[in-house]
Amino acid sequence: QDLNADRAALLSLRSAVGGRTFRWNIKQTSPCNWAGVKCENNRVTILRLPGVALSGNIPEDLSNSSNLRHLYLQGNRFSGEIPQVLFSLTNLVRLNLASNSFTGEISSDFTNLRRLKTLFLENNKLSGSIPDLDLALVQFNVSNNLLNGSIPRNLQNFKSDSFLQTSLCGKPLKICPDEVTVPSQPTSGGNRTPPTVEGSMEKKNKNKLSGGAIAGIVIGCVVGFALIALILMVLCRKKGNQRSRAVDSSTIKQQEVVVSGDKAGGEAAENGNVYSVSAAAAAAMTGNGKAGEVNGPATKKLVFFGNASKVFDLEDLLRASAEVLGKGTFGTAYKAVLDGMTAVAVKRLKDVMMADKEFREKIELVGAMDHENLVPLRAYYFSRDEKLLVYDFMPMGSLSALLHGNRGAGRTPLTWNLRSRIALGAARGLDYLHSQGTLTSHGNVKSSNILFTKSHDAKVSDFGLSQLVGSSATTSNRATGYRAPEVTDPKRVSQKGDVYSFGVVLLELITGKAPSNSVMNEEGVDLPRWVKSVEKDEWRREVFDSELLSLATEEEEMMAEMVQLGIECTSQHPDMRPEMSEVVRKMENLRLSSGLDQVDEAD
Ligand SMILES: Nc1ncnc2c1ncn2[C@@H]1O[C@H](COP(=O)(O)OP(=O)(O)OP(=O)(O)O)[C@@H](O)[C@H]1O
Repeated sequence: QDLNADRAALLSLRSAVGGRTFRWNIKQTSPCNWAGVKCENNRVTILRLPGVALSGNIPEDLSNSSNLRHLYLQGNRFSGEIPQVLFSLTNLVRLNLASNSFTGEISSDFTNLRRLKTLFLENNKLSGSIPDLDLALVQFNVSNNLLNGSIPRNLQNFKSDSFLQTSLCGKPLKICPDEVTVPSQPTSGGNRTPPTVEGSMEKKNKNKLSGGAIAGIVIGCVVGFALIALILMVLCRKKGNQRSRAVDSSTIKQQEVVVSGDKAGGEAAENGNVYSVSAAAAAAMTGNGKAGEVNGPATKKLVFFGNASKVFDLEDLLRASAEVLGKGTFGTAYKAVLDGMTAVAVKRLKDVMMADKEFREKIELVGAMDHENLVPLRAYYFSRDEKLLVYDFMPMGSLSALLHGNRGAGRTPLTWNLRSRIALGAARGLDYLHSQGTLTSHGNVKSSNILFTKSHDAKVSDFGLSQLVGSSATTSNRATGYRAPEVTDPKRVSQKGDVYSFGVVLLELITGKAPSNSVMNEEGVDLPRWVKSVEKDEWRREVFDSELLSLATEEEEMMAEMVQLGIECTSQHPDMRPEMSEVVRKMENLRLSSGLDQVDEAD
């Protein structure tokens, strides 16, 4: 099977469910540039077709697209049972079928998808109970379906948001009515609630408890208690040992490396200084230079996300030559070059006041986010003293640097085409984040968090971090120019708060003015307030960046529309702001109608 098989499968899908809604140029021999299609190693790996009114039966030959990892079909008009062919796509990591009209029960064949991490089925008409899916899901949602019965044990760790507007019961929702005294009733339409394994075990035991069994239980409890006490004693002794070793010289050395690295921060970044985190830090972090001595071998590992094969480990990372990129709200960022080839950005988090388990749960969610306009989080490291996040290195720096970095001679002017393309890319990244659940938001949208690939494609970085670190880090002044007026606690972020911050970035792109500086301007107001105070017929002279004055008429019209959009996004009242999806749609249309983008040919 190869790219031709993928192509044939996609064409078959197109004629079965979409017809003209697919804006694909099928004259192209490779499907990899078709809208919504992404390839890796010459195979289709991502298919993204949300909200394009698809309906009908998904054809069997989609199974030929055997390398498909992400399938996004949410917001369409699919109905009937969830198609069986999906269960043959065994490489699927993310499957989003939300907001369709799927009916029938949730098939236990989902367990064929051994790699599945994200399963979104909310807003359908699925009925019956949820089968006990033996999968390591990280994201799961079945809200707003006709489901009933108890929530299987391995899904009980998801928050209640995953099960709202259903008749399900059990953790995290309210407890189920006692299954022992109320026998399960068959309901019409075959929607029976099968008793859980646990339930039937319970029944058996309740009926048959004998005197011998009771004696057994009592003995079992005593032995169990003794065992727990023994384990606790051993653990306490170990901890004591660790603490005494933690103050040894190597750890002090580590603190020194950290401090001098941080101090070097600003200047090193400006001068492009390269130094090495190598020997001393590596020795410090692995304990006397010998891996595994301080915290035990299990905690010495970088944890990687996704299917990406592990290409480096913690020691490689610490030995790599490193360059300080800058100090941010959440810690210091370094560029590390591994084997003189692979560049990664490493963020050392400060102020993480969170227990191991909670941190890991939260960071797993961040690592599960996957979109072409997001900087992917590749791995993390967590120990008591050190929290590291490893991202892809973005070679062309940030939007903030591009806009405000070199305003003097030798600066390449930033065209309107490039600026509006950056705005659209960033908006798409945020829209994706918001589409992952009503509670998912970025929390720290600003121009230094919009980074570029070599071809100046925008990628949003730093999402989800404000929920990870302590409040002292998030009260930094630098975010204030971007923060929505209702956001008084920076840890309590919201989607509408992101829309406000994005609006500020949009105005920054149009005006070329940095919001934090505008507070100090003679106007003494923030950027949105200043733009709103200028009359519309003065926008061209006052608001548009002077670098953009030789504009085509249609570009100028588009800019005015974008100022208007920036003003709407920065409305004082959250309800007056558009959703990110609307912002994306509007910008796409503006770019199409001003001739900056072309509609893909249908045939
Ligand atoms: N993945 C990356 N690739 C390249 N440069 C990066 C990467 N991540 C961060 N940087 C750069 O490192 C510097 C510090 O980034 P960091 O995100 O820590 O702080 P910040 O963006 O200034 O503030 P905040 O922490 O509030 O987001 C910035 O100049 C940023 O552009």
